[in-house]
Amino acid sequence: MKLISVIGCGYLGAVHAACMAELGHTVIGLDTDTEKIAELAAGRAPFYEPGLNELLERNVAAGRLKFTSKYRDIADADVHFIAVGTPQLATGEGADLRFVDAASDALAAVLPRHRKVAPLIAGKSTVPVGTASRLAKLFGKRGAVLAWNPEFLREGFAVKDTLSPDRIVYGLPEKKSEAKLAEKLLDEVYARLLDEDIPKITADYATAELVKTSANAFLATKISFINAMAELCDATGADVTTLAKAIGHDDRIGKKFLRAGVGFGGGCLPKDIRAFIARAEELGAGRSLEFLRNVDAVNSRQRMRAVELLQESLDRPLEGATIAVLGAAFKPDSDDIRDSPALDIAAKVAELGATVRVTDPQAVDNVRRRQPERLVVDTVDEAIEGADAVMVLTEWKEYRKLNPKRVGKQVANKLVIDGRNCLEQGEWRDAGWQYVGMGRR
Ligand SMILES: NC(=O)C1=CN([C@@H]2O[C@H](COP(=O)(O)OP(=O)(O)OC[C@H]3O[C@@H](n4cnc5c(N)ncnc54)[C@H](O)[C@@H]3O)[C@@H](O)[C@H]2O)C=CC1
Ligand SMILES: O=C(O)[C@H]1O[C@H](OP(=O)(O)OP(=O)(O)OC[C@H]2O[C@@H](n3ccc(=O)[nH]c3=O)[C@H](O)[C@@H]2O)[C@H](O)[C@@H](O)[C@@H]1O
Repeated sequence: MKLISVIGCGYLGAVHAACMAELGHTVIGLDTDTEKIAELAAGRAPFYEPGLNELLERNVAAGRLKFTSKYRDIADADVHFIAVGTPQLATGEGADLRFVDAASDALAAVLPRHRKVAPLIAGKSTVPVGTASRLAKLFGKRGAVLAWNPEFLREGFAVKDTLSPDRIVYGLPEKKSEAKLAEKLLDEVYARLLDEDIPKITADYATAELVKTSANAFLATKISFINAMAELCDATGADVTTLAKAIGHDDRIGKKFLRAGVGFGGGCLPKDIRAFIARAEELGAGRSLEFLRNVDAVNSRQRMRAVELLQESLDRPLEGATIAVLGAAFKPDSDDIRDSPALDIAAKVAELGATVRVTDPQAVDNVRRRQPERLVVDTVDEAIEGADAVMVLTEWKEYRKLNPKRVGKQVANKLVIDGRNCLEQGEWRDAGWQYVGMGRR
């Protein structure tokens, strides 16, 4: 059992803190957002993530999990995880490392100078390659050792992915004695997972940082590939869902991450590929990632295509029409609306003069807070009543299971744009709907 701190308790850090406590460690989560800390300290998740509330409740009650906003409260931890945000720079390219730097400085200032065993700092945030070796110098001056331990969890499956990851990656320092200490401490932190034969990969800092960004770049590429195929399917009358199924049977291609639709969003894939391109350019290797610009462009185009499909299919101008948008989160089982394709599309349709009613099972509060200009309603019924078209833009289970006959009675015009190819098109057509998928003409 180790004393662990987790700095930054957002979508990643709060889950990591709760899961480390669940593994039996004593954990202190730290965040500068005092409202978030108050919620977490009361054993409640400040955002929607399946399974997180139970973990928080149990471990806070057991006294294994505490939260604070004061850096001095975490000074004595054996291992400090850094999980603060690395958003896109306001200029649009490159990662903003402001929070990583502020957290590192604040932590370095409270680290005890003469500790029997050097404390370990383990970076979890997604950072441009080269960041770890820069921060190692800062922490080295305080007698601490740095490792980079990138995270691969998915929102919506964050607890499961943390307690049962596909692999654990350690980016270790060059100096042998430091690498040995870092590996030993991380092995103690993850002992229960390693006992279950979760693969562990040790590497240098740069490789560990690149493993993370290249994994996200690969996933983004897969999605844009299938979306490019969907465009071709639309141009030829072919069906992209059958195509994805057929190519996915080849193990070398695989079935996952081939769902065509309005594309990827969220707080990670879009900003991570842009930061990756920017970093490669800084390193004089921009040519190697030129293709990622196309991945990004194909992805942005999907959002516009959804709007065009709506315009082409609607037998009236968008100006003055009422459009129901089902889904606001960037993916189901999350309330995260960062760079959400659904909200981007809703904004474009509203710009074209339609009244757009947006709903979501979990994200409406976030939309009201962050996009007060959006017209948000709490239920599907309120969204679709008298609508000229329904757009399904996040594939929540409750939307996939909608009864087309029932909702058909509530709308003014039976047109559905299935931006996630998640509806049974036959059922909708049989119920008299004009069904428009993406790559499923
Ligand atoms: N959300 C996800 O599914 C995953 C995120 N990541 C990476 O993890 C990092 C964090 O991402 P999220 O949790 O999604 O972001 P987030 O925005 O939800 O959380 C970041 C947290 O850091 C806090 N913070 C900012 N400055 C701080 C400081 N100086 N000291 C203490 N706390 C501070 C913020 O208040 C916020 O609560 C990013 O680098 C992201 O790319 C990696 C894998 C998965
Ligand atoms: O670095 C991160 O933060 C994380 O980013 C993604 O996780 P996440 O953003 O939570 O969600 P995904 O399941 O990857 O979905 C991302 C977006 O792609 C879209 N998507 C996904 C799969 C697919 O086939 N098609 C598709 O359009 C989703 O709707 C969503 O908008 C990665 O999957 C994680 O491994 C990684 O840790």
